[in-house]
Formats: sequence, C-alpha cells, structure tokens
Amino acid sequence: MAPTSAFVTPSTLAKETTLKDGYIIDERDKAMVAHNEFSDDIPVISLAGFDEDHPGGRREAILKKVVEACEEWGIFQLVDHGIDVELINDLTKYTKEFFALPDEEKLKYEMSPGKHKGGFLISSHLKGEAVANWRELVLFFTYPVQGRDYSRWPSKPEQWKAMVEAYGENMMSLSCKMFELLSEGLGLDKDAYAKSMGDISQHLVVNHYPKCPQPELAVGLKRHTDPSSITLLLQDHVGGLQATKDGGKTWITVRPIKNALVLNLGDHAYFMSNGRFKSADHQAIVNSNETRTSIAVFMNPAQDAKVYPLNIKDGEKSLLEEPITYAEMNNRHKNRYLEIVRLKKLAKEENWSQEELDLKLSQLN
Ligand SMILES: O=C(O)CCC(=O)C(=O)O
Ligand SMILES: [Fe+2]
Repeated sequence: MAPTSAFVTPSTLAKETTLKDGYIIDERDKAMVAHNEFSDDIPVISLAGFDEDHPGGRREAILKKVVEACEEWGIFQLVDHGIDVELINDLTKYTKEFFALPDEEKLKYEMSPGKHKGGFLISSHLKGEAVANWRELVLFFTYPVQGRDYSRWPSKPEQWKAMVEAYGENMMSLSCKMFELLSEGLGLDKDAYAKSMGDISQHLVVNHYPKCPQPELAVGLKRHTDPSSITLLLQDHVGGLQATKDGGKTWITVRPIKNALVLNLGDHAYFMSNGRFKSADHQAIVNSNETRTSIAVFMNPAQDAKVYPLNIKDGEKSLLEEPITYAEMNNRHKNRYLEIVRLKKLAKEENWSQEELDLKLSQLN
C-alpha cells in the first residue's frame, strides 16, 4: 500500500467521509481503550515547594514521588510547575491559528527530507513504514541557540515565533530541575545527570491531530518510546495520549489536566539509569468529534554525549556492553523501531498468532 500523498494534509482529508488507504492501521494495532476513557493511574505530582531544599522540606517529598513514578511508569503529570499560564494560553492560541491556515500556507514551511532544520510535516513516519500517522506537525529546533534556523519557523501567525522561543526557555529551566531529581534519585550529585548530557539540545514538536472520519481505523501517532532523556508534553482537553506499563497488554488514556505537563522519560533516561527508570511506551489516538493539539518538548543530550549507566549497583550488569554516543543510541532506537515494523508486517502476511509475534518482539534487544 502506497504511503499517503505528502501534499494533502489530514486537515483537508478530514472533510471526507472515509479514511484514505495509507492511514489504515493493522487490526493488531487498534486501540484497546477510547480516547476519552480517562484514567488517573499515572501519578500527578505538584512541584509546589520545590525550593524547600532541606530535610523534611517539600523537595524531599517531590523527589520521592518522581523517583517512584519513573520506576513504575516512566510517565507522570506535573502541576504547580510555575510556567506562566498566560504563556501557555498564548502558545496554544497561536498554534491553533497556524494549523487553521490553508494547506498552501502551511506547506511553505514544509521540511525537506533529510534536512534537519525544522518546519512543517505531514505524518512524519519513517521510510519503511506503510501506514501514515493522522497528524500534522511543526518541528522547531530550539537549543543549542546557535542551531536555530529562524527561516524555518513559520512567520504566521506573527506572534508564534516569540511564544515558541519563550516556551522553549521555560521548558529548559524546568527540565534542569527534573534532571537534578533524576540525578539524586540515582544516588548521585544533583548536577551529575545534566553534566553527562554535554551541551543539552532541545526541540519542540507541535502536534495537530484533526478529527478523523474513521478514527478506529487510524492512529494519531503510532506506539513508540521517545529517544530523548525527558519529554514534556502539553496536551489540550480532548484526550488521546495513551500509555502502557506492561508491554502493551493493558493501556490507559492519560486524563488531560488543564495546564499540566505530562513528563515522560525516553530511552536516554532508561539507559543512564541502567533500566531502573522506564522509557514510557506510548501512542496518541484520534477521534471523530474534536481536533486535538499537543506540544512536545524533547530534551536530549548532545549528539556526541556518552550514553552509559551512571550508577551500576553491586551485582548488576550494565544494559550496555560499552559506552555509545547519543547519536549511536538514536540510530539503534530507529533500527529497533523499524525491526518492530518489519516483524508486524511479516506477522500479518504469514498469519502469526499474537503469541508468536510477542515472542519475536521480546527477542529484540
Ligand atoms: O500527542 C501526544 O499526546 C503524544 C505526542 C508524542 O508522543 C510525541 O510527539 O512523541
Ligand atoms: Fe512520544
């Protein structure tokens, strides 16, 4: 099946009554839980009193909760995080204005394949994947600052650029607090985790999932883990973010909480903690009633930063045989993902049972 044309946006396809072929997912990948069947299973952690850094202060309690959430889920929600609500509102408003523009306007910023400079994209699935994601997005490279290419930042609506810049800066400070907690959680000095990342990089992905004519046949963003260290996600009220902590046997839909940030750990945090912290296994589903928007901020180490567990407990084996660079970790992440895609395709063609497929998937490293 040919991947969907790169030049018609899901916003435009949303006006049709049936779903285009290139967006139809495999039976096995259908969501088990509805986009609005909300769960309160993932922890909601308040950062109020984060600065009370003394024994018995709030910071100690926050640290404990964050560490527990990282160990159990790798995903949790942050409230009272101190990010200006007006900034969040403005960013959301201008984001919606951008995606409401006609296709020609959005496509002026289309990111050309292989050129990692940011811009507008449809679906953003990998070469080798037959099924497209029901989403449009804009990718902004925000840190390091010298890597910004403002010509790739849409200039409509006019205020959007400034909002993205301010939001990126706020997310950088908040992430640094989180890195301190991860570090202490691993029994290390506050600064050790961030130091190991070198020149921290950040990119923002603004996701737009238009309402979908046949949502049960489509997916907004296929199941994945992020390669990042941490990802901070702002989602609107619609719902659609789903997570699993048992390898996909059961799923939950994260309850949207106004102005909360969903924090999920990526593969980098998983390796640095030698698997003690989980890399959140998640996906985004779509619906036929409402368009959904989410803004994901990915915090990554430098490309040449060393990836190797920071602290290996006595008697424990390292998850990595030897240190690798983040670039290499990313590469392996992509190849593993493509291998999953290949096995699922084979399973479909050769009619494997779910058990057979699960066995093959569990043999991937
Ligand atoms: O839109 C969402 O809820 C999830 C987005 C996400 O997982 C990503 O951009 O990596
Ligand atoms: Fe993600």
